[in-house]
Amino acid sequence: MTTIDLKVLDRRMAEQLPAYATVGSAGLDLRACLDQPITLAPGDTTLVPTGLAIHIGDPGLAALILPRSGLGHKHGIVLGNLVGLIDSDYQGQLMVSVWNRGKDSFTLQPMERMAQLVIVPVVQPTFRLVDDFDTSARGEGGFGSTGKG
Ligand SMILES: O=c1ccn([C@H]2C[C@H](O)[C@@H](COP(=O)(O)OP(=O)(O)OP(=O)(O)O)O2)c(=O)[nH]1
Ligand SMILES: [Mg+2]
Repeated sequence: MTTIDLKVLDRRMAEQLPAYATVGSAGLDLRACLDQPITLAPGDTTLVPTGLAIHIGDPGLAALILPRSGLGHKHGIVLGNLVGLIDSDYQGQLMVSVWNRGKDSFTLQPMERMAQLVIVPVVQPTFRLVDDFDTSARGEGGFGSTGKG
């Protein structure tokens, strides 16, 4: 079992600690730690605190902040940085850049679940400098080199 240190920075979050919704959930929902609702006009981005900090501590792990599919698909509420990457040595508050990429205004309510956090394994390789790579099936082909459809 993996254990990660969690600090509650705003005591309102103590009653709503992140938890896996189901046994198979990969993500933990992050709530908007706000005093009042924020209305985002189409195209607006705002940085929203979560009231929480984690210290992952292990360089073999990181956390990703990802959009929630319902908010993203139905309301256009995604992330201003597309994906948030939380380094294992970061100890500050988890912040969510909320972007309204939709066509309508959206009001984010205090304590609303706005994004999700996924803990993932990370590899920090050493890089070996070479002049030529071993041959591979793909070589330098990319960007549609295998055809469309
Ligand atoms: O959505 C995010 C993305 C990042 N962070 C925090 C944790 C992360 O470890 C730190 C730095 O993030 P990143 O390296 O992506 O940002 P940067 O612009 O490169 O800043 P820095 O120079 O501090 O690394 O900011 C968040 O709280 N939310
Ligand atoms: Mg950085």
